[in-house]
Amino acid sequence: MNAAGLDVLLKYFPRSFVETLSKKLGINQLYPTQVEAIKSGVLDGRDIVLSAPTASGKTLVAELAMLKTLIAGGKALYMAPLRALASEKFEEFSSFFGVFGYRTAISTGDFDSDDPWLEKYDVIVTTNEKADSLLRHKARWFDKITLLVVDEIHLIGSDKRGATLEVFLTRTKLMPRRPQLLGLSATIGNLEELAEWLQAKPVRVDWRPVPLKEGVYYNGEIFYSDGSSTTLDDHGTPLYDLAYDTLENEGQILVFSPTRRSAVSDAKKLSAITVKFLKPQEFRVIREHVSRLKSVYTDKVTLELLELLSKGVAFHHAGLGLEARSAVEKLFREHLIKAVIATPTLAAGVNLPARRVVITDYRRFNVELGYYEKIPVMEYKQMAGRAGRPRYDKEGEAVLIARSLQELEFLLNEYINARPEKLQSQLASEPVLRSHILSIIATSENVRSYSTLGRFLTSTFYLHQNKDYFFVIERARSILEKLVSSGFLEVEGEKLLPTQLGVRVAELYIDPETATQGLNFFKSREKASTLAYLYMISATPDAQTVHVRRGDEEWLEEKLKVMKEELGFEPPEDDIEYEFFLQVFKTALLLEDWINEVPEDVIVERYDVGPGDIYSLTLTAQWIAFALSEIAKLSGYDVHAVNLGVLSKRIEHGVKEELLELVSLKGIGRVRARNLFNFGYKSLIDLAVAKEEELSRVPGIGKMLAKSIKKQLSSREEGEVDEEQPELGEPGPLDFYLSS
Ligand SMILES: Nc1ncnc2c1ncn2[C@@H]1O[C@H](COP(=O)(O)OP(=O)(O)OP(=O)(O)O)[C@@H](O)[C@H]1O
Repeated sequence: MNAAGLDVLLKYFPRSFVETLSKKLGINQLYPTQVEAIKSGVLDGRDIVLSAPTASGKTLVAELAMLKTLIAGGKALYMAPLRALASEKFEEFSSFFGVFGYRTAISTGDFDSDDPWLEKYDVIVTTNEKADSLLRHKARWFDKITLLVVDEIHLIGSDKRGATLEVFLTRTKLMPRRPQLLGLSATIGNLEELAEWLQAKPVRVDWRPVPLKEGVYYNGEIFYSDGSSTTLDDHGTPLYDLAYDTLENEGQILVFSPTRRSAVSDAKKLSAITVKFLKPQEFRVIREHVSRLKSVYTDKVTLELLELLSKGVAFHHAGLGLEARSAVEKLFREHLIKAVIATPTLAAGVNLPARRVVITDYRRFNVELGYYEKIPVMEYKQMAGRAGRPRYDKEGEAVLIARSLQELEFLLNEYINARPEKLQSQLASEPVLRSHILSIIATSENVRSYSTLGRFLTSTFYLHQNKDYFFVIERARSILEKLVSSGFLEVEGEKLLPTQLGVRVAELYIDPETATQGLNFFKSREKASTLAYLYMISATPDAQTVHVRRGDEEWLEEKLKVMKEELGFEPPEDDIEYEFFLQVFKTALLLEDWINEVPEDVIVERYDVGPGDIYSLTLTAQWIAFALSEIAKLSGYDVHAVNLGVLSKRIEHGVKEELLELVSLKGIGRVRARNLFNFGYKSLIDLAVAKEEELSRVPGIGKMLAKSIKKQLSSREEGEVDEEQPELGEPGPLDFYLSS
């Protein structure tokens, strides 16, 4: 396959646009991926699922298709699986479409809003969950979408989040005026099957801008898939051999390690090598980043990272805070650090190419199940696909490490020469189906009877793949019964009608079971302690919990003795239930520390988590607290509604109630708010009457922030509303499957 000139675009775009592509955006020819997609009709309005390797130019296909739809007066929605990816694309699209005079927006936050402000934008970037929630909220502008781009469409096979995408796609498939669909994906085994379900054309492209060589390291040699091999110098361990070989040739190495612990220990080991390759000027730039990060983080996880960064290496996992993670990515992209050791979650998220990718273990630890499992071929291919930086490397190389001859054979056959697995629908599990059945009935007027629900289910990928209609209908029937008995639905003959509660649960984007547990809690007590609320929140199926490690049990049981009454929940007799109980209890204690302003580094130490975990835990808990406060309000439990409302805000900001007013200001977090409070500025009024200069003297405030505080207060006084792009937050509920 060859690249082609831009002439083909003249059929679809004005000459001035094509010239702009070349002059302003540096696109002078089309990659084979783009040529194939255009040949297949992506610019003629055809629905397409495009499967092509990483960095093969899929994004430009999407941009051209979006540009085409915008010129015709339409609107495009671009869905990405993660917030980090959505914001990366938002940056990219803002400049691309800005050149042509179109406006791009991003919406990934608040799951309880239809974001009417999006109406004014031409390109809207969201996460899959946010798009689903916008559909549930019946966002008015949704009808105006003429092109839907679904990035990483293979996520439909993900056990935790695939069903949301599947239901979303089924809903759009059934829309009377269905938008054009462009699905983008890495290599998938059953592309044809997926495309057939979507009534789209499958387009498979194998071309890569940088050729990829795959091999297995065994006993000092790399054995490649084409039968060739190469011998490496011996430096003591497989990882050392591979790292030396890469760094000596001025390359960078990206290592995938199965657990956080192993990633940190591999990074420490590699630091002995990377430090030798670090140039003084590189060290100086790294040091600037390190000292900036030191002012943000003081916890032991980040401090360990900062020490390694100064030696030219980093680990990367979901326990790191957002700023620390982006610093690692930036330093690696800019060639300053030589090696990154990541947990496999990185493969699904950030785009961080390197000359050589090493996968140290084909197994991965499943935290929920407590044992190692084989990683899927598809995941291996995604990690391997990160090898080779366009424009920098002539060739990329992915290497698996074998510990025996047998393993060498195994890895060559089962990974390198194997085809990725088929994507499987994840819709049929009960918790998944229960949320989605409620949401479909509650938020779409066309599915309000047994027969229309049956028709909807028939249109899903699950039934397209499995054809066992009766199994799904039976399961749906039992779910419907439960939804009726829990008060979310009513049945009138053939009709299925959502109750007000059912509609609200669907809008709030929580599992109906979470709402039921909340309602049972409200019914059983008139008031509750903060710890009891936190326990109740952490025990819901939507919550994220921390793990109880060896050694935790003892101190947790000690705490329990003292706090039993305050907790108000009895420890269960059953061993497995007891394990879950301790996990929830530990999470509730962490959240309580958080809202009592215990410093982040102490929480990290006490609960053996990273700053990234604290963010994701608190974000989910905050959402559940908010949702349950809404449910309480609707059901007449006013005291609980108020308490949970306040609690939700406290969890969001990690503060005692007395600081809530102060943290409502931009730039004022838990630490600065406490400083202001201690200096006597306890409310917005105190701040309004204070002199800017006085404020600037409060620790952590300074001149800039003092000015900003004053500005915010005066614009509030004038009643200005900030309706433009809300600030980007951390991962939303349901984004957490990625935490490793
Ligand atoms: N026709 C082209 N001419 C020059 N550069 C291009 C062209 N198409 C894409 N690129 C560049 O190639 C790089 C990789 O492209 P892109 O990010 O679109 O790949 P992708 O297939 O979307 O990757 P991923 O699977 O990671 O999402 C980008 O830097 C992009 O700007």
